[in-house]
Amino acid sequence: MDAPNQILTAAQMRAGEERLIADGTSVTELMERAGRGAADWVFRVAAGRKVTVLCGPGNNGGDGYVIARVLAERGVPVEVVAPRAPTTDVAKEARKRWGGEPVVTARGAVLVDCLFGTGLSRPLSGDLHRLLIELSYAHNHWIAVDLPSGIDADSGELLNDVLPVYSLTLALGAWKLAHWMMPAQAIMGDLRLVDIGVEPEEGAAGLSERPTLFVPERDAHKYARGLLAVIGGAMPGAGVLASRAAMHGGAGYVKLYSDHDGLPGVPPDLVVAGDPMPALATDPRIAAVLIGPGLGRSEEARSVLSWVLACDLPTVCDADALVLLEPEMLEDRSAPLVLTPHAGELDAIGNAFASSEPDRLEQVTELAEAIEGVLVAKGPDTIVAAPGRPPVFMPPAPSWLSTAGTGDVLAGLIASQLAVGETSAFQAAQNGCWLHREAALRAGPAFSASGLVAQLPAAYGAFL
Ligand SMILES: NC(=O)C1=CN([C@@H]2O[C@H](COP(=O)(O)OP(=O)(O)OC[C@H]3O[C@@H](n4cnc5c(N)ncnc54)[C@H](OP(=O)(O)O)[C@@H]3O)[C@@H](O)[C@H]2O)[C@@H](O)CC1
Ligand SMILES: Nc1ncnc2c1ncn2[C@@H]1O[C@H](COP(=O)(O)OP(=O)(O)O)[C@@H](O)[C@H]1O
Ligand SMILES: [K+]
Repeated sequence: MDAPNQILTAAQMRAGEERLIADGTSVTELMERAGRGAADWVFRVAAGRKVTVLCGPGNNGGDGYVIARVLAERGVPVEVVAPRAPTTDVAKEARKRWGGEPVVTARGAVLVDCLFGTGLSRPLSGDLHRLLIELSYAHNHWIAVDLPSGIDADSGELLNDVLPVYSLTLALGAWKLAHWMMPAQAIMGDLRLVDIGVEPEEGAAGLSERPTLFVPERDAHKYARGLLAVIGGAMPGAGVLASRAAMHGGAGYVKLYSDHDGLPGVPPDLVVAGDPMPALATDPRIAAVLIGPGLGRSEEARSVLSWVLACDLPTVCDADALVLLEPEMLEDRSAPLVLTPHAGELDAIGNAFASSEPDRLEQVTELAEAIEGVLVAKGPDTIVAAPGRPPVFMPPAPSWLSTAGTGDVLAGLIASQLAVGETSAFQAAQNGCWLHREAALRAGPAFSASGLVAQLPAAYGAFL
């Protein structure tokens, strides 16, 4: 993972900084780089208006004194509120170089939160919490330096119930997990990275990179682009929706297998067939299978799932398939597998595969190893994990996606990308998520799953 895309734990961040220090960069120099980089952003937001910097006792506070000094040098009116004196040598030095006298409280246009960063170890005490909230009411723009104070850098948990919502968060040196994890992600505002020279860290999680998608070859035909088999079930609408999405997700041919009469909403260009068993067992053109949307949870559904997985084709399992999944069903497989659980389905997989890891990122990583496949843990902070490699976070997508059927659309898109066969299953899963997000951005507010599908051709065009 290249440095601007890596996402570090607080411990990995410290290790990265220590390596820079061992290579000859002083802590003072690192703080100067961090503070100057942050001050550049604050300067632009302030546009000459009054800035208040809230400084804590550690090095995050130290960054704050650098910011205050740099802004003052540039003629910006700035005050510092420092409820705790600096405790580290570098922060003391930064305060000395700033040279001003802190005030007890302040009003202004921009509040710069340098109370705590990666070193926060417990909830904000009553007085600090009150001060932070009070200052947030006394300003109109809120910038968090490195992290909003009051959140856990590694889990994204809010350590205090009520925290300000920021307009901008400036990550220093590298992204921390909390920048991309809920619930912290929701209070970050815009996110910008300040480079201080931190190198790539072995094994670090990362941000998914915007992909370039496949364009059919000049001599392509429908089978060469990938034939996707979608297995219908008890609730036929979900399979139709997933198939409609898949038709715009890259595959050349999507076939829905369903024995329902009068399927709802089938477009004329979607091919529907009956029993999938003969085709899956014998048709070499089938490049991938999607099972789960609308499958149902009956004994019959369980045996269809077991049989489909035993065919050992590249397969996406979603929805009911995730609830029915048992470790034995995966035993003899070697073909790529992608599971797309939401939080409840992730719990079900965790139970089935005896994973009790409480940390979501750890659990997702552990389960990807256990299933020997790709896991797309969906939600406002979607994680994609695969065995033997660091997980990636998808960029936040519109919360309008929280509507019924959008999961079927995502499953169809990932399966379609898997059928195209141009990339790994890990990349196909990310491509599907990118398409899904892009379509949601284009669909505007209050869209339905069908509205999302309608945006897919244009969304695909954004990745060519
Ligand atoms: N290292 C580097 O090279 C660089 C680091 N940089 C910057 O440093 C930041 C990390 O600095 P940091 O480790 O000093 O942690 P920070 O978040 O400032 O606070 C820790 C202090 O707070 C205390 N404390 C904790 N919780 C508390 C609470 N609830 N209420 C009250 N006190 C509490 C804790 O002491 P404790 O009481 O736990 O013993 C400790 O004194 C990082 O986010 C980035 O901004 C950049 O300048 C680039 C170079
Ligand atoms: N608040 C949210 N912000 C961003 N994306 C969301 C949010 N809520 C849901 N999503 C996305 O919408 C989709 C919902 O999937 P799922 O829960 O399986 O829905 P369904 O079963 O109704 O099809 C997932 O891709 C998920 O990541
Ligand atoms: K902060």
